[in-house]
Amino acid sequence: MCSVISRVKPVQRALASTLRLRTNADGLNYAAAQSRRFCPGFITGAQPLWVTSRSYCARIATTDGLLFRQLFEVESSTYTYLLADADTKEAVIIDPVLETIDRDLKFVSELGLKLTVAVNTHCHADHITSTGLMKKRLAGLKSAISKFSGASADIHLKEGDKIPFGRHCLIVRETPGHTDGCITLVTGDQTMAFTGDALLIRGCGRTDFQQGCAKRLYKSVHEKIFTLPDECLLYPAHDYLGRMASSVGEERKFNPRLTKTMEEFADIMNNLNLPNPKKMATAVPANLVCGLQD
Ligand SMILES: N[C@@H](CCC(=O)N[C@@H](CSS)C(=O)NCC(=O)O)C(=O)O
Repeated sequence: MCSVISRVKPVQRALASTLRLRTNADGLNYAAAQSRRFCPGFITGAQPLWVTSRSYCARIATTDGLLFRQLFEVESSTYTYLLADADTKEAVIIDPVLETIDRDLKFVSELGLKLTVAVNTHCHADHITSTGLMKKRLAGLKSAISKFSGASADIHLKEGDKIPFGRHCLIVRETPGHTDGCITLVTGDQTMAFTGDALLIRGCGRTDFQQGCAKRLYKSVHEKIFTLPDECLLYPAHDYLGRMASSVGEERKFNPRLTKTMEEFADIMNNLNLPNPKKMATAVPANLVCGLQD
């Protein structure tokens, strides 16, 4: 389905024949999954969340051959995303957080995944990435970040690059404005996009530090995200109100900042007056070298 970028090594495909999953329900009983959709996303307690009508979560469960997990880190309200080819088990993790490295690696191990790439959507200011430490704990794992981030990594990404995992891939769209090196990762079929801090649900990343520029962000969102199909589901790096996903059509219509003119948007962004993230002084230097190393 997607071509392979030369900088990522081909992954062992021998697992494919022995480790096949029922793709429609990620291992759940198929009939049950059809009648009562299981939401594999953010779970606040021990009980899984069941949804009765077709929703964002239901859409996830019906994506052909794609295993998807939306994970949450409570202190920084960060979403980490795990995507894998249900047949080959090749997997990619987006924006993993240091505090939740054990949880994330347990998922990888329990689901029998072969994690090949850990990608950060940008150099985060509010938490330390677990990418560096994850590389030490998983042989063959490669880190990836935008070439414009200023951060070290095995793979430096640019517009149009593809991160393959089995029959699936993520395609890089550069969406600077919150930082210089912000990227949005879009699935090959354009049904899902991981927007980092460029576009949040009914909001967007702040533009008052780390090379932030409101007009640049406005242009990025309008040209690189709002040009995706209306049905494309959007998954941000954060949400502070418990929301999990949105869609392009929804944000084009209801985002209170991005529906304004560029001048109005810049005025809003330049007057947010938010306090700096609590961990900023330690997070940024650490993330420039792929997070903590030991
Ligand atoms: N309170 C948090 C930081 C909250 C914050 O500033 N979030 C950023 C994304 S992480 S750099 C942001 O862009 N927010 C935009 C908004 O409108 O809220 C902490 O102390 O860590």
